Amino acid sequence: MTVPTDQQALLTLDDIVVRFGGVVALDGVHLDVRPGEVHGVIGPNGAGKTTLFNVACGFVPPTEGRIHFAGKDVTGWKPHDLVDHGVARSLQGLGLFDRLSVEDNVLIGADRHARTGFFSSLLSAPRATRDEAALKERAVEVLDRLEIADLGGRVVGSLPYPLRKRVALARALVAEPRILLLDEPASGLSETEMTELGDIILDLSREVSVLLVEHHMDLVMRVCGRLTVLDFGRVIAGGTPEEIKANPVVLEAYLGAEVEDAPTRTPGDAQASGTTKGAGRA
Ligand SMILES: Nc1ncnc2c1ncn2[C@@H]1O[C@H](COP(=O)(O)OP(=O)(O)OP(=O)(O)O)[C@@H](O)[C@H]1O
Repeated sequence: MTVPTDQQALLTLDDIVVRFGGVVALDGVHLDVRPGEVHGVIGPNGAGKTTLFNVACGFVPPTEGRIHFAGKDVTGWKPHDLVDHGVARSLQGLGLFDRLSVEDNVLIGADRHARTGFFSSLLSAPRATRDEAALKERAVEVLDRLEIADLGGRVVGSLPYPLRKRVALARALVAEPRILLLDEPASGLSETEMTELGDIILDLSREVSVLLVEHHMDLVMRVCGRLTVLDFGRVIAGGTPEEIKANPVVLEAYLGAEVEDAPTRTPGDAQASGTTKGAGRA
């Protein structure tokens, strides 16, 4: 599928191919994320969502294709270079330091703005004190925004999983990214926690673009302005949640059946089980 590049896009993944040996995980995928947009990536199991996320983060270099961010060709850039340029991510495996406090975990994420760096601050290197004070202020602001300011001094390993997820999100946000990449942020959350997460994402989207890879359709349909649907490593559809819900190609991919067989069921209905995980490959 040839799709013209959106000139206004903040992040563009253009004609991305990823091969793992003989497996073609992505086969010419195009995706644009615009400023201020929450862009969802959905698709049945094995469709290539995680691979696409890893390409956007810099974890997996594309075999073919280009990645542009904020007007720069960033193809082949390492994850930490992308973070330095405003691409933050929050992963399923949260990657937190369990023995450090919430605040220290978040400060590690702030390193992009520290002239001296978090670790030299810990060693009280010259010039570090003023930077550290400003960063701490920023960390407190972010924790407050995510309603976990009272947990700043707690050791991360002592917190329940949903709160750890918020800490991971705070760590990504404290660097003041221009785009936030979220890999299944709703996994392991209750309905109420998922609703709160949706509120947070919508609130954040006033300042930061979001690329959201997620199985929970109720969350995706609520917070995303546009969706890209993958199947077998290709884009099979793109559009607003309403367009995607009504798209017979998407229905077929998810259900693995002719649309006539299941006329009333849409991807948005998949929350009957809360998630589409496991769907579409039976
Ligand atoms: N490191 C790898 N080596 C070989 N094949 C891989 C690797 N990573 C992914 N694949 C394959 O690439 C395809 C896409 O996988 P990917 O994990 O990106 O899909 P997904 O949409 O995220 O799936 P799920 O919803 O089940 O997490 C699958 O066929 C998968 O088996």
